[in-house]
Amino acid sequence: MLGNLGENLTNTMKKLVGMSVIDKKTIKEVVKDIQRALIQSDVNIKLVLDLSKKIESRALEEEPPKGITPREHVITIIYEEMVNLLGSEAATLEINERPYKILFLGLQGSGKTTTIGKLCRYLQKKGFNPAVVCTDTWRPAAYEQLRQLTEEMDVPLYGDPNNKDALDLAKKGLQEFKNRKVIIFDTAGRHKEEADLIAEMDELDNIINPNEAILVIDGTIGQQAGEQAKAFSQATDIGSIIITKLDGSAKGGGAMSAVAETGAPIKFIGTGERVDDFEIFDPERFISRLLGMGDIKSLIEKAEENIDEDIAEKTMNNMLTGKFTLMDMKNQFEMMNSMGPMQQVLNMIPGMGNKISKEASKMTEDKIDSYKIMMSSMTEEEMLNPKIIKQSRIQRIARGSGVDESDVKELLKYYNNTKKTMKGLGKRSGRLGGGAMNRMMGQFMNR
Ligand SMILES: Nc1nc2c(ncn2[C@@H]2O[C@H](COP(=O)(O)OP(=O)(O)OP(=O)(O)O)[C@@H](O)[C@H]2O)c(=O)[nH]1
Repeated sequence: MLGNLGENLTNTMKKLVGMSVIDKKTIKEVVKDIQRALIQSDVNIKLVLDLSKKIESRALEEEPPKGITPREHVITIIYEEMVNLLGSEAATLEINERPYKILFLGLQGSGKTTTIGKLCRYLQKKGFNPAVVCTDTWRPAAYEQLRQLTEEMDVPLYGDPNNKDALDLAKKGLQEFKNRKVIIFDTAGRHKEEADLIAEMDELDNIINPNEAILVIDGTIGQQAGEQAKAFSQATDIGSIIITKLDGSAKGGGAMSAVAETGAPIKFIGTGERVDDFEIFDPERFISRLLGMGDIKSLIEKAEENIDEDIAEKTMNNMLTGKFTLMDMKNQFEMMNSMGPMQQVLNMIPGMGNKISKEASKMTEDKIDSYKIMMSSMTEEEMLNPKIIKQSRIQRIARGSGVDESDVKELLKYYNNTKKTMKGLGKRSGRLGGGAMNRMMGQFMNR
């Protein structure tokens, strides 16, 4: 897809993931790589410079939200800005009238006929049975090409290779298929004069009164696609675009960004010669794929998940100053749920030593769940002041949560060990100085 643009961008992202530090120098390096890849793909230089400036300034100035690491943050920024380059929102084809009339336009060789076949297949899968009308009287083989294509797919076709009057064909086709849900009109891509072609399109437009006009643009023409899209979108406000031949063409990135810049909605893309090589165009999904980051959306969701910052910070402070309660531990477990296994999180903290690691290694997700159940059988007073939990309370908690007393004792032991280690860590970190402490906390919280 898009020649080696995808490969270059994916490699850049891999490089970013592998970098040991994320600082000004590394961010600049990544931005340079992205620039190079986009320029090679014929993306307009001004767009590339704007994009790099935005990525760079956001990456250097914005604080990563809680819950994501600085590295993930840079990845998210690159993703968001790249999506913006392509127009962010996915534009969809909405069949909201019957018959829904679609006028297909495009220069000769743009892939118009092939794309009509692809759209028919797409609509069939959606349960709309489209019909096609051939008004291309200019290219003798056009009707025959459509006939073969539609026959294979069981799509009704109206056309007459002996009739040279496009307007008459459109009228008759309209009559023939007036009860259909969707009618697609294929038009000529060439004429003696460009002016003649435009005049014919105008007249066809009057007769058909389409619900939507779709311009098919060959993606291999790169940035030039912008001019076509601009002229088209100025002529009609019901226009949308399909960009074809994005498989293998290095210039496709240029075509897509140039079209997006005009504001004309790109609804589908063609990615090969076969009838199924056709996709709804969704900038978010497209960019995720281009960057080789399948789960970028979940990464962003993770950043948006509202890990309550106040609770997180209070818990951390309590941990480090020895005020750590069972309530804090419960909060910590809740937070860790969204951060991955406990040991992994604890291993991130420098100087944790073997003691806690040994404890932590015994902590499985199941164990955390059972601890949470036991803690839910405790009173608030017990949670905030665990010292008061003596034998009779242990019995009650065990009964209430359906576990053995030894399990409750194990939980308390775990709590006491964690508290002790955390307190020691807090003292040591005092000597490390504020900066190191903050970094460590950042690492811990943002893991
Ligand atoms: N690789 C690739 N080839 C495509 C794609 N779409 C169309 N083509 C090829 O492009 C060529 C032109 O496609 P047509 O559908 O005949 O083009 P057209 O715009 O209808 O041409 P006219 O009928 O002459 O106006 C054919 O060889 C198609 O197979 C695509 O997405 N990828």
